Amino acid sequence: MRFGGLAAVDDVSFAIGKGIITGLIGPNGAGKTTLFNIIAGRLFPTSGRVLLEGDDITRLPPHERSHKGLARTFQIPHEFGALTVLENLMVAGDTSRGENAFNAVLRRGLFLREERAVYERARDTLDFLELSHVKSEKAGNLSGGQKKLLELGRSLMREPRLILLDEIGAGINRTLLGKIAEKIKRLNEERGFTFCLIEHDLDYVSKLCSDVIVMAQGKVLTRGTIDEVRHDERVIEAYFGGGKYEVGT
Ligand SMILES: Nc1ncnc2c1ncn2[C@@H]1O[C@H](COP(=O)(O)OP(=O)(O)OP(=O)(O)O)[C@@H](O)[C@H]1O
Repeated sequence: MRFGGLAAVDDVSFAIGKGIITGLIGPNGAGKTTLFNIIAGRLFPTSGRVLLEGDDITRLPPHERSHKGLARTFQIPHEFGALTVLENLMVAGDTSRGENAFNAVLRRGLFLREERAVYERARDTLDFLELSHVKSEKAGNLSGGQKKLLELGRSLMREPRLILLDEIGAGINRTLLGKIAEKIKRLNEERGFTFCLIEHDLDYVSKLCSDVIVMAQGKVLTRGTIDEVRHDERVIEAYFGGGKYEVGT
């Protein structure tokens, strides 16, 4: 992916393992978010391909990728602030109307029979995420951490095949951070969801990820378990310019 003269993602090639949690780490400006944007369809790469279970999705717009089972969360949550928490999940779960789901839910009311299934899935998701007590709150009134949980919930509503989490733990307190980690782990272990997450907190990565990809200056530097990559000289060099540090300690 080139931006003018800058190769923001350069000759990167990897597969994300099905049914596991992969971490994507690297110093600021490494190209992680650009790569997520390419996978999710916000950016079309200058060259190269993106495959989802063998299907070439490189030129599909984001909503068509979402229909194919790709979900993503954003660093800054994208909830509909004026809708309730429950309505936010229902909009995310409405697969029939694509981008018009937002208007459709508002116009037609929430409790039509054909939306029963979406409603029940939304309720189950709220239970699982322990957000049921705020289901009728306007999403804009939630705390930062609750918004992150809602963002995770919205990504789950279409039973995705791959969920991209962009710094889901950033800017929230340790207690809620632990809770979100526990939910992600359970979704993976008990329900087989596949995740790829960008995260700066390497303790968080070590708790969640069995596979870690390290990027620096647009390239993949190395890949392995968190213990392997943490002690890799090239990774220490990329993070600290060769100082006597261990990454994440
Ligand atoms: N739309 C854009 N136009 C021009 N340059 C861009 C654009 N988006 C990203 N870049 C540049 O591409 C490089 C990679 O940025 P990117 O945001 O992908 O890194 P990152 O690893 O996600 O960093 P961080 O951890 O700080 O979020 C940076 O040099 C950035 O300035």
